[in-house]
Formats: sequence, C-alpha cells, structure tokens
Amino acid sequence: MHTILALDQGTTSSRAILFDRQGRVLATAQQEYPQHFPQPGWVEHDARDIWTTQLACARRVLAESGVDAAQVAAIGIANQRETTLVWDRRSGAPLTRAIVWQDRRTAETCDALRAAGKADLIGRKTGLELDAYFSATKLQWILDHVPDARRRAERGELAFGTVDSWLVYRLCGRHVTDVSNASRTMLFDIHTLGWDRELLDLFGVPAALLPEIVPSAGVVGHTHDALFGRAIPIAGIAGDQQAATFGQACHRQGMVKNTYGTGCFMLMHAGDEAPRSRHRLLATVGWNVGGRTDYLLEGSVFMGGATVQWLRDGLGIIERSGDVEALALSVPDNGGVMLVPAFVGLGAPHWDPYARGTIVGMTRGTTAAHIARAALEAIAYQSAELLAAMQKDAACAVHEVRADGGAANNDLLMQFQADLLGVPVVRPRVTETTALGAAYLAGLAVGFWQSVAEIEAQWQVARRFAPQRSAAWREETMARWVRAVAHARAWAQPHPA
Ligand SMILES: Nc1ncnc2c1ncn2[C@@H]1O[C@H](COP(=O)(O)OP(=O)(O)O)[C@@H](O)[C@H]1O
Ligand SMILES: O=P(O)(O)OC[C@H](O)CO
Repeated sequence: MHTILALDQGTTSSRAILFDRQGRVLATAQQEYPQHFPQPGWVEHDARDIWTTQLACARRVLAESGVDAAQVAAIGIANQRETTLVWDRRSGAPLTRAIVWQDRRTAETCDALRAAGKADLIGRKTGLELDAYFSATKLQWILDHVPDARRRAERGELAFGTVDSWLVYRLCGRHVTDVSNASRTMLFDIHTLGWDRELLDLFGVPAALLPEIVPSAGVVGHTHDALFGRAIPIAGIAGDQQAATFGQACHRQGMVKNTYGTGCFMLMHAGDEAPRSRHRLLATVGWNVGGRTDYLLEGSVFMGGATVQWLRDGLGIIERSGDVEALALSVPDNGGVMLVPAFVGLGAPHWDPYARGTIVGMTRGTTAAHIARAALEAIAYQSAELLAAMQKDAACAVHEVRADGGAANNDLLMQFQADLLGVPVVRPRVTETTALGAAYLAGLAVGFWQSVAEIEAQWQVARRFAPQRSAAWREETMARWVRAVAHARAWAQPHPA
C-alpha cells in the first residue's frame, strides 16, 4: 500500500488527490460543479452533483495515475462545512437541494432568536455566533418548508447530514459525522462533544435525524466494492478548514493558517480546551485524534476567491481566475477604488447578514483593472480584520500566517496580505493542505503514518512573503477599508430605519 486518497469536497469544486508517504501529491483530479442562486442571498448545490463529481474525481485520479485501489491504504475526507442536506434513508434521495453555508435565507430566523435572548446560550454551548451560516436554521428551514418533512423525520425516515455525512453514506452506507463537522451545526456542545438536547428543542430538530458522531481519525467503514473495484477503508474525516489547519501542521497553540478558497478561513490553534472569543470569532473543534480533542479559534470570511470568480462569471472581465493577477498588475494601484464583497453578507468579525457588495471611490478613470485590483485587495483586507481580532483574543504574538487554497497562488495577493498584516505570509510546498490534512488523519488511523510528529516534519516552506510597508501605511490603509465597509453594512435590512 503506497498511497492515501483524499477527497476534498469544496464549495467551488470536488477534488481527489493521491498522496505518498512523504506527504507529496502524486496525482490530482478536479471538477467544478454548478452553483444555484434561486433568489437573492440564496445559494444551493445539487446533492447529486456533489456526489457524482466527487466520485468521478476519485475514479479519475486512480485511473489516470495507474494506481490500483489495492494500493490505497485509506480514504480521508475533507468537506465544505455547514452545508445542509436531508435525504430519505431508504432510497437515498435528497429532499431538497443542499442549502450552502453561504445561504442567507434564515437571517430573520436568527434575528428572532437573538431578540429572544438565545445568542448567549448558543455561544456558550457551541462556540458559534448566532448566524445563518451554520446548519441548524438551514435544517429547520427544510423541516418547515418541505411538506411532511418533520413528521417523516420524527418517524426516523430521514437523515440529516453535512457534506461529510452525505459522502460517507454514499461511499459505505453509514450515517456518521466527525466531531469537527458536528461542531459547525449549532446543535453540538463543543465541551461535552455530543448533540445537545436543549439546542435540538430550540431548533425543532428531531434526534432521529442526526448522524452518529465519530472521531476525526478512525475507520468508519469500507467503500462499496462496486465503487472502486474493491473496498477501501474510510479512515479520516474533517471539515475542510480544520483539515487544512492539520495539513499546515499548526499543532501548537498560537500557530495560524489562512485558507484562500471560496471564502477565507483563518484558524489559530487554541490548545486542548475550548476557547471563548471576546471579539466575535468562533471557537470550534479542530480534530479528535487518539482520544485527544484539539480546539481552534476561527475567523470566517464568506467571499474570498469567490470574489475573483465573480469577476470571471458575473462581470466577465477575466476568463480564468488566475488571469486576475495580470489584470490587477496592469495598473500601479487601485486608483482609489475599494470593493467590499459582501455579496452574501459579512462574516467575522462583523456578522452582518444584511450587508451587500459595494464598490466605492470610482471616478471616470476607473477601469476593469482597478476593480480587479480592488477585488484582490478586499480578500486581504477581510483577512487582516480576522488576524487583528485573533491577536486581541489570544493575547499572543503571531509570528507568521501559513497560507493555502486556490487564491494563495496569487503572488500579488500574498505580498499585499503580508504588507497589511505586518507579519510574514508563508506558502508551503504543498498548497493542497486541505486534502493533505484529510490524508494525514486517515493515514494516522491505519498506521500509514505513525505519529503527529512524523507528519509535522514533512511541512516545508515554498515561499515567504515578508512585510514591506510601514505601520503608518497599514493603519492608514485599514482605516480606509473600515470606511468602505461602513457603506456596505445593513444594506438589505428587511425593515430599514
Ligand atoms: N490565481 C488566483 N488568484 C485569485 N484567486 C484565485 C486564483 N486561482 C483560483 N482563485 C480562486 O480560488 C477559489 C478556488 O480555490 P479552492 O481552494 O479550490 O476553493 P474551494 O476549496 O472553496 O472550492 C476560486 O474562488 C477562484 O476564483
Ligand atoms: O469550500 P471552501 O474551501 O471555501 O470551504 C468552505 C467552508 O468550509 C465553509 O465553512
């Protein structure tokens, strides 16, 4: 057995990657799939697309690399988190399209819960902000809007799951979720590591819907023979951001990674006790390996690389995401333009579901290139707000930020990020750290790797972006960003003042 197969089911695409014992990428397959926006603020995926693209990628990576399933020691899964699915236990048919983490349709439900004074209870138990981002209100929406759903759920006919549950169910028939994914549902107590009765009652969720909770590393089942020609153990599961933190070898308190994917997710290792943020960050389960639970502090930004996707698909000013760098570099600076990509509201630290995308500072000289530059810079500004909150919360100096995800390949963005943060941004040799983290979890469970120390030693720097600007520049530039954000806030408020 010489490889681990990682399945990385992301918001933009499904990916399958084979890793060798040194943690190097042997082969990759990737496929984008459709995004559905049926109403403003709504974002959906077809659960069947998630499964078929993920399976197709897994099969393709094996076929194209000539690796036989017998050579695969285990499968590890990393997935977009919070995205909510309900399916029929008998037929496996999904009840609705999956409600994606970016979907804002339950913002008013969250307002009502806040008005009823529930935010503190939820925060204490789950470590989360009361926001439409998380699964609980999405699941509640499905139960309230699909005829007969709640009654069928009570009778045990339906299954709820995040994307990890859905994939495992299709791969081997079990209905499970790992602790890291469970910690994003808003139904899970991060201190006791179990589903919480009081929260289930609050959201009207029948317990019969819920998956069994499993550790992040451990064999949960074997794939159906027909899928890959022979059964492969599924041995690792984690939410993609926790997996990326693991893959970036952030195993010690205070270490930070930022993933520049669809969104931007900055996570700091917080030790083996759940932290409580005082600056509107999230406390979340990192992983549970070998009986130990590690916790993370997280800042989530909803539109990261997806802003570049919008330049491509919405505005049509670039053909491929990678083209944004050349376009942005064709002008010396942003020409005074700032873009606040609050297309689906703002996440941490603002948590404003009613904010909407805004471009300020345009003049008659403004061109597509300035907009492209402003879009890239916006990714960095939002991440800088996260690090500022994190440093206040953790009261510790951050020495570097480890970067990964599709947009981390953009040198202009990485340099601007380092300039804004005032700390080095480091890109590792393997940027597929989400998949790598899932591979490591699976590999540890089946003895492919022996210890966390062994995999920690595999992490290597490819490029370090050192800050090149003064503290005064940072302060002045961030102050302009804060002004721009003020223009985006509360725009789509249901009952504006
Ligand atoms: N060179 C680049 N510069 C900026 N953004 C990029 C670049 N390449 C890819 N992206 C963006 O990164 C995102 C894809 O990153 P990825 O890590 O694959 O995301 P996910 O895991 O969320 O599907 C897309 O939104 C894409 O627009
Ligand atoms: O699909 P990604 O990589 O942008 O990750 C999505 C996150 O898991 C949402 O919380």
